[in-house]
Amino acid sequence: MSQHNTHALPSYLDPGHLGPWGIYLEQVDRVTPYLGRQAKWVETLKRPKRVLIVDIPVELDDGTIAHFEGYRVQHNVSRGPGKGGVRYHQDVTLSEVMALAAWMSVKAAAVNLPFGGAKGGIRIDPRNYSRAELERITRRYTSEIGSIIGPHKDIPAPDVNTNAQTMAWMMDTYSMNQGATTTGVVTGKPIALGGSLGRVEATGRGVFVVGTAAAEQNGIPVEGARICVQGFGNVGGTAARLFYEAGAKIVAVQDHTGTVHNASGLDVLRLLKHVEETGGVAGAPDSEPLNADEFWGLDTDILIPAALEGQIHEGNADRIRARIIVEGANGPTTPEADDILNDKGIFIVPDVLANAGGVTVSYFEWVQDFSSFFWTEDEINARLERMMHTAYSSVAGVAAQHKVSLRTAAFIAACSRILEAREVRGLYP
Ligand SMILES: NC(=O)C1=CN([C@@H]2O[C@H](COP(=O)(O)OP(=O)(O)OC[C@H]3O[C@@H](n4cnc5c(N)ncnc54)[C@H](OP(=O)(O)O)[C@@H]3O)[C@@H](O)[C@H]2O)C=CC1
Ligand SMILES: O=C(O)CCC(=O)C(=O)O
Repeated sequence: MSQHNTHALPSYLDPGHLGPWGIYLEQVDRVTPYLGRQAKWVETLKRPKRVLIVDIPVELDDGTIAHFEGYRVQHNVSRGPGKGGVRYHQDVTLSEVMALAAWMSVKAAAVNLPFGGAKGGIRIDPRNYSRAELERITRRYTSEIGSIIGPHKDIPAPDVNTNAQTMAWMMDTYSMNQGATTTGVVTGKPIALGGSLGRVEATGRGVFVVGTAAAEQNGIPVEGARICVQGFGNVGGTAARLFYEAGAKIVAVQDHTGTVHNASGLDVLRLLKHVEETGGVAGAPDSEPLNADEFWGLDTDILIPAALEGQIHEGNADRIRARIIVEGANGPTTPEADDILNDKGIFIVPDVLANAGGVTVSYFEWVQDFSSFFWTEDEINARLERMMHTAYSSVAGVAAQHKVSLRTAAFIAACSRILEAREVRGLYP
């Protein structure tokens, strides 16, 4: 390693500052020995390209002024513009947004989309604010990050607690500031604004497609398979419904309001309605409540974490009895837990592959916006399925070649693509 790389890291890049960014750095370290001569560029992956922290001052409905902290991080743009969602959550930190941006770089490259990785967030509990307040916060945030986003620079999308309406406000604000309607600046928009059919369900559908492929590879018929799902929002709710419709039994679901269980299988359509009406899974029809920790010890065929990072850790990994884990969430498994699960022989489909369906249909949306020519939902779902199958087979091929887990294989494939692009682009303007 060159002596220049031994300079002290900026504090926010220090692996000693644990948190999601530390987890990502450890994942990169684990894959570096497999990168061959491209390992010389690996430091590129350990530093985000651009980090923007913004203050968002907003007048609340009662006339007081509140300030929120917002972020937009572009981790890597070697293969194309930055791409990644915007999260509204009270626990959002810079470390988290940096890790989420980096996982976007890896994800886009693992599926071979022409994007780099980016992510954004606002440290806010959106449940405490009115729709009008959220609109003002979103518009101010968009203006503040407006100089670094754009259809050829960085394209936001929905993530936790953001949705098509959030994207509509972002698109409108960006367009007003540009003086031209610019639909391609965000994806996950409403259909009336150039959104793509199939985007809302795309991440959950991708989880279902690769989860089904993993089940087949492990000799588990989806029909009758027992499935536990943590997080019952966009990703977890859709994945649960698709597995349910394919004949699987969703035996337990957990969100913030509680954990519900039925060994014969929950009625997922009624559960979705219950969540819509009550705001959470607690008290779902035909279910018994479990305490939150019991969820992790349930005997199940497939476990789908679809909430937040770090949910599977040293403290609960040993109790997990699933045969397959399909990571709908970003970063749900810590590296320590990953080792425990691998030692137990549990087959893991990693986040950067399992939840890539969302960004894949975002790519379709971006392409449709540029050509102003829109595809049918069947075409979109068929293309999504094809791309997810291709990515799954190619990562499984790398795993077999190197005798490594799917996570390591996905990182090998993705980091090699990113660093090859970095190398051939050269360094100087
Ligand atoms: N939306 C997308 O297209 C994509 C999302 N992802 C990832 O998928 C995950 C879920 O995102 P998404 O479904 O969009 O988000 P949503 O906001 O739609 O849903 C999040 C779900 O997780 C639950 N949850 C949050 N924290 C906890 C917790 N500590 N314990 C149990 N449940 C919890 C929420 O429950 P409650 O409402 O009770 O808080 C809610 O059911 C995130 O990691 C996200 O980054 C990845 C790729 C694309
Ligand atoms: O659709 C996108 O562009 C990004 C979705 C996202 O944030 C993710 O995959 O984690």
